[in-house]
Amino acid sequence: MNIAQLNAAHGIAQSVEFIEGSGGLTMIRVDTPKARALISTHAGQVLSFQPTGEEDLLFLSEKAYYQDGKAIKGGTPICWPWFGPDPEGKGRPGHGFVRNRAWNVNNTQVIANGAVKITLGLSETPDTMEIWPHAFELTQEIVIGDSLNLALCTRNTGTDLFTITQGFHTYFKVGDIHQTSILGLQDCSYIDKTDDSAEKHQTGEVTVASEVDRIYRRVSNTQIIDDKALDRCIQILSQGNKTAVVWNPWEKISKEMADLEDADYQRFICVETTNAAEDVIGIAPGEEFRLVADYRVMR
Ligand SMILES: O=P(O)(O)OC[C@H]1O[C@H](O)[C@H](O)[C@@H](O)[C@@H]1O
Repeated sequence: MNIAQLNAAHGIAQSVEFIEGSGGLTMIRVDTPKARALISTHAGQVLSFQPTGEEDLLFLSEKAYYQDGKAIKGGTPICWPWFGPDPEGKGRPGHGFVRNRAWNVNNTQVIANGAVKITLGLSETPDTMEIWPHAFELTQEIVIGDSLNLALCTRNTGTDLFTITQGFHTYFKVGDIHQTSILGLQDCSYIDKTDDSAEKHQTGEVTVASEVDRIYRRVSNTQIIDDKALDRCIQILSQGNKTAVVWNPWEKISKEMADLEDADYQRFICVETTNAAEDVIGIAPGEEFRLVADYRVMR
C-alpha cells in the first residue's frame, strides 16, 4: 500500500499519520496526550518515543541507514529468529532477518486513556523460507502512552517445532555514558563477549568505561538506567525473557561503524530484553510465544 492508501485504511485523525520518512521509507507518526512517537514500517522499529516535556527515550544515529536490506542504527531494532551471529554458522545475517525488511501494518487503534496501539506483522515468504525454512506469524504490538510498550508474538503456523532466540535491541539515549549506570543486574552471572565469552559475576550496578558486550543470565523483570546527566531514570519492565544484553561499543568500534558518529558511544546504552545464549525458546505447531518490554521515565 502507498502512503495515501495506508492513511485511508489505518490513519486516525490527530493520532496516527503515515508519512514518507528518511530514505523514502514509510513511517508512522503517532501523537497521544502523553507522548509522541515515530515508527518505521521498514524493520518494524520505533525510532522515537518522546513523552510530553521529556527528552526522547531513544537514541537514533544521525548516520543511520534507511535502506531496504539494512538495519537502522537506533531506536528499537528487532532481533529475530536469532539473536547475535547465525546460530548454524551458515553466514546468514547477524540478529536475523526482520530488522532489515518491510513489515505489514495490521491495525491501528486508540485504546484506554488516549494511548495508541499499532500492530505490525510479518509472515513467511519464499525469500524468508530460503533463509529460515519455517512458516510463522510474527506480530508486534506497539503501545504509545505513559510508557512505550512492545510485545513481540511468534506463532508457529507450520507443522514442526522450531526454536528461536530474539531480542529488543533498544538504544536508550543518555546524557553522558560516563554518568550512567544500570541497576537491577547485580548478583547475576554474565557472558563477557569482550573477553572470549568468559563467565563473570556482576557485583553492584553496571557502569561503562570501555566496550561492554554482555549477556546477563537469570535476570529479574526490572532494570533501571540511571542517567545523571539528563537527571532521569528509565525503567525497563519485561516478560518472557531470562536474559538481558548490555552493549556499548565504546570509542574504537564507534569510530569503525560507518553508521555511528565517532562520539556516539557517549550518547547511548543498549539494554536489551532478550532470549539469548541458553535462553532458547521452542515453539510447537499452533503455539505462540510472547516477549514484552515496557519503557518509561521515572523521576
Ligand atoms: O551492529 P549490530 O549488528 O547491530 O550489533 C550490535 C551489537 O548487538 C548486540 O548487542 C551484540 O551483543 C553485540 O555483539 C553487537 O555488536
